[in-house]
Amino acid sequence: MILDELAAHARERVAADKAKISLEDMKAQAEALPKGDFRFEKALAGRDCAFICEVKKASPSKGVIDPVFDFEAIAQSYEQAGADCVSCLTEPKWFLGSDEIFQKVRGIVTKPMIRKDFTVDEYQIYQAKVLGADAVLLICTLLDTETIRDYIGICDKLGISALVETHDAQEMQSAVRAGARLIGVNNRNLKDFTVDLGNAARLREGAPDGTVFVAESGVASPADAAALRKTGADAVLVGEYLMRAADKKQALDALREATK
Ligand SMILES: O=P(O)(O)OC[C@@H](O)[C@@H](O)c1c[nH]c2ccccc12
Repeated sequence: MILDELAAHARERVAADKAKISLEDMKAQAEALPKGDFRFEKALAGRDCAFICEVKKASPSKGVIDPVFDFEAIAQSYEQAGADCVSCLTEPKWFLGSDEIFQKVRGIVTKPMIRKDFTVDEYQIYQAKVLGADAVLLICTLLDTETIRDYIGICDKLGISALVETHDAQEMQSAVRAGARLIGVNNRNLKDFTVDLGNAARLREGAPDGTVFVAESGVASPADAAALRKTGADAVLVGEYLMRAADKKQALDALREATK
């Protein structure tokens, strides 16, 4: 299963990174930085539907999405288009991301950024903070409730947000029990890549009042964004659709308009 491979490879990457900079040193570097102000989650909680725009070259389900991948130009256009937040993949093998790409995008974008990777070790949270991230992704399929709670605690200390990603009712319960404030529902099943926009709608009621609810993946039109908003999404995370749009501002404007 691809998710197991992604997690296994993430563990290998962490081991290699730790050999260069130890956990203690990475933690010390992260903790020496000014504490964040949780601006990622703040940017998503408002009256209007918020948009998290993703910088993603490739994915395991789609292969290479943007062969040119001028990520600096993409970052600039997301910024100019008025993205509420920006997501940047750092997973190298299947998504063709990197920490270097993240840092370059970070240098361009003023909006809150999430480092999108497969978090399997607290090391990656400190690393994300050092890279300038405002948020990390915690995927429930990969982490038990206790671990999610611990990792949210680390994020809280650093002042960054944890987007806790769920895919079914059991994972939603786990996210809630772990104390997640920012809960995502992935409409794509990471086990077989099938997309079902109804997934966010079905799990919506499992997320308590006061949490910020993010519908993730599979938005292929303004109508899709409108449907997700109608079922109670506070924010929508969009990757491929914007990556393929020649005019990203026009595309984001159309998505936004549809959710009003
Ligand atoms: O390109 P899409 O279908 O708009 O999806 C974006 C985002 O939700 C997707 O990239 C994603 C959701 N959860 C993830 C976990 C890991 C990697 C990637 C993801």
